[in-house]
Amino acid sequence: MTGPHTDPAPGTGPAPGPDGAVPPGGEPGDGPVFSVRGLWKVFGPKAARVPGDPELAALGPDALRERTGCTAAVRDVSFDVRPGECFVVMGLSGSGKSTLVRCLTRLIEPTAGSLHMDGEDVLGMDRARLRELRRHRAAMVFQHFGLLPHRTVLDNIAYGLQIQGLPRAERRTRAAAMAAKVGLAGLEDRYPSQLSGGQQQRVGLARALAVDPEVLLFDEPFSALDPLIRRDMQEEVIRLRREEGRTMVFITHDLSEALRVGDRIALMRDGGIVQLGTPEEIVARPADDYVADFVRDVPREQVVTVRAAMRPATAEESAAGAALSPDTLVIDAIEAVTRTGGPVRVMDGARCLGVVDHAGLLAVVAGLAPGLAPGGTPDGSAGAAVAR
Ligand SMILES: Nc1ncnc2c1ncn2[C@@H]1O[C@H](COP(=O)(O)OP(=O)(O)OP(=O)(O)O)[C@@H](O)[C@H]1O
Repeated sequence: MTGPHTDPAPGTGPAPGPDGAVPPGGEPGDGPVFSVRGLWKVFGPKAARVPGDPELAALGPDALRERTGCTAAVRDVSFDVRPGECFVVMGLSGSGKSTLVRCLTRLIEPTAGSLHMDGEDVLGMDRARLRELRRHRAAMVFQHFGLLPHRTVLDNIAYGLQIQGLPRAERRTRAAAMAAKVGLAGLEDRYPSQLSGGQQQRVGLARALAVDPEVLLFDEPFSALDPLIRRDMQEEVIRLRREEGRTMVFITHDLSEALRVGDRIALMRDGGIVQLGTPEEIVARPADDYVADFVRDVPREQVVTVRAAMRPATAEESAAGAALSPDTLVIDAIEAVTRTGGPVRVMDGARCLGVVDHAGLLAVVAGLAPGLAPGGTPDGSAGAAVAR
């Protein structure tokens, strides 16, 4: 099942992304970094029969376990990870996040479906090519850091480079640069046990970055950290993505973390993706009651833009007055509207899209704006997308 919340329909090769054709074998950077179609991972006896049997594939988790003894950890999932984005995989414990992300580099072998990286068929790779992918192209940052206790910070960071076979002097130079980049300068000669949790995770991050991978895969990297340090590390990730444009896949069960670091979020439940969208889309237009419940307590004004709050402008209103860009968050628009005392225009270049006023902004805060009902849209029509 590929619902409207997922990327375009599965095909035999990587399907075109939303922004155009993506031929298999295309140059890196042309299309999606990862292209996943109809992916399944079933654990249990004779797992392979489940995806191919419509009757079994349609069963819910409990019924499937009773009938077959199997668990569908990943269930017919399709999406693209676009170059330079932070793609968040979010869901409650057991929803399939880790299994899905491990399937991307075949640390876990998918049961069915197709998987391409830069147009190359990952499921068709031999062992040498897979090793190359894991060492050079996709680096993982783990929750429990995975540091080597008897190696110094510098040697831990350099570890991946050593595996790659880089000469010692070069890898130490590169490792020192990475240490500085993630705020570890001066701590290079310490051992992991002499570092705080946050510092240890910085080592994990530097080690992943040192191999200069095309994509970083984060498996709940910050969930063991206390809230302040965690926030620091989230800022670090946001900064790295902004400054380096590095593609990231980021697993978390924490909604506020997902909203903060994610360009797009895939929300998982029982192995499937229930909604895939920008933070604003997920908060402003949850696909169903499950998602609505998930995002119920999110301060909407910090995620939703004025597009969800505006109303049509009268001729007089659209002609002149203060203006905001359509990407302005409601929380910032509240300030602007309070300052001007009246409606403020939402301008896309020279075009007036509408106006926001007190009533529209308050409706977003209260969760009453038309765009905030499950499946609703700002203009009340079905299916319009919120740009970001
Ligand atoms: N090796 C395995 N054998 C059998 N079932 C498994 C195996 N690994 C995972 N599962 C099951 O697959 C489902 C998804 O697990 P997964 O670890 O991917 O979830 P998760 O969302 O990452 O959870 P968490 O946030 O707790 O790490 C769960 O029901 C889990 O029990």
